Amino acid sequence: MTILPTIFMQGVSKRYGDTYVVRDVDLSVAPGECVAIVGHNGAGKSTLVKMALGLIAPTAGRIALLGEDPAGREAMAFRRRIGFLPENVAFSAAMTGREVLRFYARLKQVPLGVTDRLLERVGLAHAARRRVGTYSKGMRQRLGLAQALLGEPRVLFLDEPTTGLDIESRQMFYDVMAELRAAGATLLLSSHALSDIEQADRIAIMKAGRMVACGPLPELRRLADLPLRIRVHVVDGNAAREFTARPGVQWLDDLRFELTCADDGKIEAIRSVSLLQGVRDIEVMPPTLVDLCDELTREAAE
Ligand SMILES: Nc1ncnc2c1ncn2[C@@H]1O[C@H](COP(=O)(O)OP(=O)(O)OP(=O)(O)O)[C@@H](O)[C@H]1O
Repeated sequence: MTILPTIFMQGVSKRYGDTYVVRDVDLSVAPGECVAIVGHNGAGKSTLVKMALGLIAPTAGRIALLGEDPAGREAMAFRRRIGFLPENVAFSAAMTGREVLRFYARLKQVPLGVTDRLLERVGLAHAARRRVGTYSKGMRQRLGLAQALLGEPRVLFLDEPTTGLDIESRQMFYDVMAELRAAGATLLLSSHALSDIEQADRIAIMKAGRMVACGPLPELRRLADLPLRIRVHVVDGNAAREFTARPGVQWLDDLRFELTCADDGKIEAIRSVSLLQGVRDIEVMPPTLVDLCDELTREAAE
């Protein structure tokens, strides 16, 4: 049996005037899958998400969401199966959290009875009767998530979901995301945060409107084949002078130096520095997400 993708995009482009902001993107996301879209500011991430939601129409290409044209469907039953958490979620400051959620539940034609359970799920039950104007950034974001969860959506779009959140709030987001996926919901998130991206099955890297790579993080790391850095802390800089005179080794300050090596040379490099006198600590630092994006976009441009 073929499983229909929840999100299907083929040759999707968006042009404003003469400028393409999304160009020829193909993307297919299966039920229960989570894909993170990453890329620099202005890469076209939000535009892609808005087209998938049917909020703006593509200039070219084909989009199907839950098997239907998202722009062509006005039916509430279709909209109820979609959840969206925008980047800068804004609610009326004068309303309580409970009132806000009930307001959105009415708009989405979802039974009001579910709202208290959702407030509990996002850890806001204690503040349900407080005005949103008194909420912290994290609390407003939690309320945004509760709003996106109304109607038990089959597909969720999360734009920068955890920006500005503390560790506990982030973890709550990740727990909810894991539950949704276990229940077969599809997640598409746009993010700059590594911890968000690590939740995803695949990462789609965008650059100037094009999707330059898409795959699981370990696969992208292999593809980019970037060196990793080994940072060595010593108690006495002089003891390591001879070793650090070799090419590719760089002192950061009097008591720390760094060397780079290929992933398969890691063990050997660690072994050689651990034999030096006065080594206090060794840190192995894989390429950052920014390094990875830069390298893959550079390779795609060549
Ligand atoms: N209505 C519009 N008219 C003209 N240009 C637009 C319009 N909407 C977006 N753009 C341009 O399209 C490009 C992509 O914007 P988009 O918001 O999709 O980027 P993004 O990757 O989501 O960026 P960020 O990380 O900053 O949110 C930008 O250069 C933006 O200025």
